[in-house]
Amino acid sequence: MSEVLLEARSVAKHFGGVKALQDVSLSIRQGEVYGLIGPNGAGKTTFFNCMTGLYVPDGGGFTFAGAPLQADAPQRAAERGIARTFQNIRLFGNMTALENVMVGRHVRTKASVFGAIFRDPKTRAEEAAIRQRALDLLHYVDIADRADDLAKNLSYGDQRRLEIARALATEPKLLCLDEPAAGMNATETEELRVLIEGIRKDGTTVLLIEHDVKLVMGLCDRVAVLEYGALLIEDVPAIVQKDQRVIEAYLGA
Ligand SMILES: Nc1ncnc2c1ncn2[C@@H]1O[C@H](COP(=O)(O)OP(=O)(O)OP(=O)(O)O)[C@@H](O)[C@H]1O
Repeated sequence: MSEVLLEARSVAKHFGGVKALQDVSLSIRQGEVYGLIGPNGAGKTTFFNCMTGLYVPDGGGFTFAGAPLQADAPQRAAERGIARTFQNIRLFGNMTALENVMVGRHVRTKASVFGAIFRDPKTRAEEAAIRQRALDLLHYVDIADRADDLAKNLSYGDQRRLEIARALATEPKLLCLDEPAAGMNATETEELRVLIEGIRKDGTTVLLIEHDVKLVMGLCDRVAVLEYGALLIEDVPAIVQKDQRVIEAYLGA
């Protein structure tokens, strides 16, 4: 069995009287595509937000790559190697596709503020490398031909691919995708599946929140199901799909 990359231990989060997460423990293994599913309001996005430093959990915690994850700021989670996309696309609409990816890349570069202002040779070389790497990533997600277009002018499917490229620019160990297929047509969803399989093959672990059950069951190595903030089951798709509680809570009879 491969190594655990992310372990959640008894994670809890409430908002007033709403228990968005209660006692959620799960583990994501190195190199797998791990699906997180459940009905609307089950706590999936809250789990992402706790893991990526947007929310501080009220109880429990995370271990990531063998060390405790003090994810109290998104920047820190990114530095540790966790990158994410958002359910509602969050790109810089008035920047080009290339510039959006270059922004993501800055998490991994060292150019100082001084260097950025005075543009010394070292900073210029670093900028050139960032630009090249960003272009490579646009090729990787297959939208290099849109590099110089403003993000807001890209099709919906391409914007989602651009968000993935920007997240990959931080060189994550774990890539978290929040409903990447939302709003995609069948062709775009199939292309997304191929892209995610490629990302896994290239060594990045993927955590996927997704309502498209067919995509999840066909792509994920293991799946966790949340209901009312609690974990119902964590197992391989073949077992999750047959679980009576999951069928009643989410999949339908
Ligand atoms: N910032 C917040 N303030 C108050 N309540 C919140 C907040 N974020 C989430 N909640 C509540 O916590 C619960 C879990 O929400 P969450 O968005 O995590 O669910 P989800 O499984 O991601 O749902 P969906 O599939 O609709 O995206 C819901 O009852 C939601 O209303």
